[in-house]
Amino acid sequence: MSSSDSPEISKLEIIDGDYVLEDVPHLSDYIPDLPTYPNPLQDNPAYSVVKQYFVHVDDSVPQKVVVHKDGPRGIHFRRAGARQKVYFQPDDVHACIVTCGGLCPGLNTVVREIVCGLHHMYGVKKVLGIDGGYKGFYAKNTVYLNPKVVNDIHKRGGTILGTSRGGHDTTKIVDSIQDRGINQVYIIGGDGTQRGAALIFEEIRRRGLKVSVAGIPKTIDNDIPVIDKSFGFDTAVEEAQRAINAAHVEAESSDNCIGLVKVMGRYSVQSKRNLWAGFIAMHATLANRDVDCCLIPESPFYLEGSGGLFEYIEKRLKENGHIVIVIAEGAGQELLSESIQSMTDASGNKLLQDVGLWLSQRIKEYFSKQRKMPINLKYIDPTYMIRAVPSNASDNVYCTLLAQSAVHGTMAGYTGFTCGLVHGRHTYIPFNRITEKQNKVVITDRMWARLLSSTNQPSFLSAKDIVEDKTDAGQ
Ligand SMILES: Nc1ncnc2c1ncn2[C@@H]1O[C@H](COP(=O)(O)OP(=O)(O)O)[C@@H](O)[C@H]1O
Ligand SMILES: O=P(O)(O)OC[C@H]1O[C@](O)(COP(=O)(O)O)[C@@H](O)[C@@H]1O
Ligand SMILES: [Mg+2]
Repeated sequence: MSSSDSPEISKLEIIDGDYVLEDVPHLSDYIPDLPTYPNPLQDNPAYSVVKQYFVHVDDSVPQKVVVHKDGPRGIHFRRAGARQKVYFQPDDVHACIVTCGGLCPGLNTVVREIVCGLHHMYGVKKVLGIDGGYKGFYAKNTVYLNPKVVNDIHKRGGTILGTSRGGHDTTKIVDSIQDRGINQVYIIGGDGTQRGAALIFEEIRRRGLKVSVAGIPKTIDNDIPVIDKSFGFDTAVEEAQRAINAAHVEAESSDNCIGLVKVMGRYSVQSKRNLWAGFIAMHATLANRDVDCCLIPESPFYLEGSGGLFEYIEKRLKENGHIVIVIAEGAGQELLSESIQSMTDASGNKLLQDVGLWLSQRIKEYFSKQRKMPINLKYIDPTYMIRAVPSNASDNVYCTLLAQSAVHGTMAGYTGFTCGLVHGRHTYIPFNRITEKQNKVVITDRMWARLLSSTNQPSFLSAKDIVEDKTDAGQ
């Protein structure tokens, strides 16, 4: 067990001396003699024809699929899905859903599918929407949700429930859950939100309440570890193409033109070391092929001198007449002035300076003053446009399966878990696994090498950086 946040949340169980099941908590762990009921899905015409619809209680999914010969089989997570026995009767369920943190394509789809999953699969009628994030539990209104209310919300960006940063007060939130008689809590949000969810679960367990807490991980930055990728990420990468294409059209159409696009991707201030997430920039670049240079927080770069960015820009302008650069918002922050770096948002996330504007200015100054070379620079900042769109088809399917996993998990009495896709299989993962680390691009991995070979950009790395990053990746 490696979490410092909530060390008691996950249970490690050695199976046959062979692999380790990192299990999630269950209501029956702290409430004895809970009654169980047959899963109502067995009488549902849509599911009763499906052989083996119910997941065997012992099924698990390995965290690593590539293993060395004779190496350990490592950690497994509990497989998500409907169980034969449930711990709630439909009429007794009073569920609530909250969305927290920044926007991400697919939030509405997850909300819709939790409501419809509870209603259509389990016959649950009472589902409450919490308005405006965590603080909505104690400071805002609530709204009852049913399949009619949520019918077409997946076609809209944002979240119909509203969202916020800050405002997590565990006692007030759990008081509100208890006072309202809520017994299933669905919490959709990123790393900060899942930390908050872990605290809510701990307090619920301390009070001995029969309340299941399920997290659905949301992060447009794809910075949540363990899971294959987060919902909305595909949509964000796709939407970024429109900005990159526009930058390319502009760059191609004028002499010595630089198209610069900034996309989201920042680091977490919560982690002990500052880790970074340049996934959108990396995938958008790999998908596009018109990008000549991709700058991400994980790979430090420098501007002047041999092997620097300015030299590369000049080379591309001379060879090609134009260059397209994609930069993640968290990149190069160490090069910017320190003035704003100590400021944080309401959730404690570090506020970043606009690296796109800064880089634009530095490039213009360099070419006009030092090189006396006329250039054109078109800067496009599509960040909020990428975040505010509705999810695409594949994200909609992903959101649906995540929501259904969460519903099956809570009905089966699991609690204190996050749903996540691990090697294409849906799983239940203990909160601390999701919050203890941040996912980042590992620049000594094959994916970054693929990017470098597709853009032909300099790596900006010294031998020392490579050794340091290898150490990082192994931890
Ligand atoms: N360490 C923490 N403990 C408890 N709540 C937290 C923690 N970090 C963030 N939160 C709460 O989670 C919510 C969302 O966090 P934020 O960092 O803004 O977004 P995200 O969940 O997308 O990372 C906020 O209401 C914030 O107060
Ligand atoms: O301006 P806001 O709303 O604070 O959002 C900006 C941040 O939100 C994000 O899109 C997502 O962050 P979270 O996943 O922590 O909510 C970051 O990429 C970005 O830095
Ligand atoms: Mg976050």
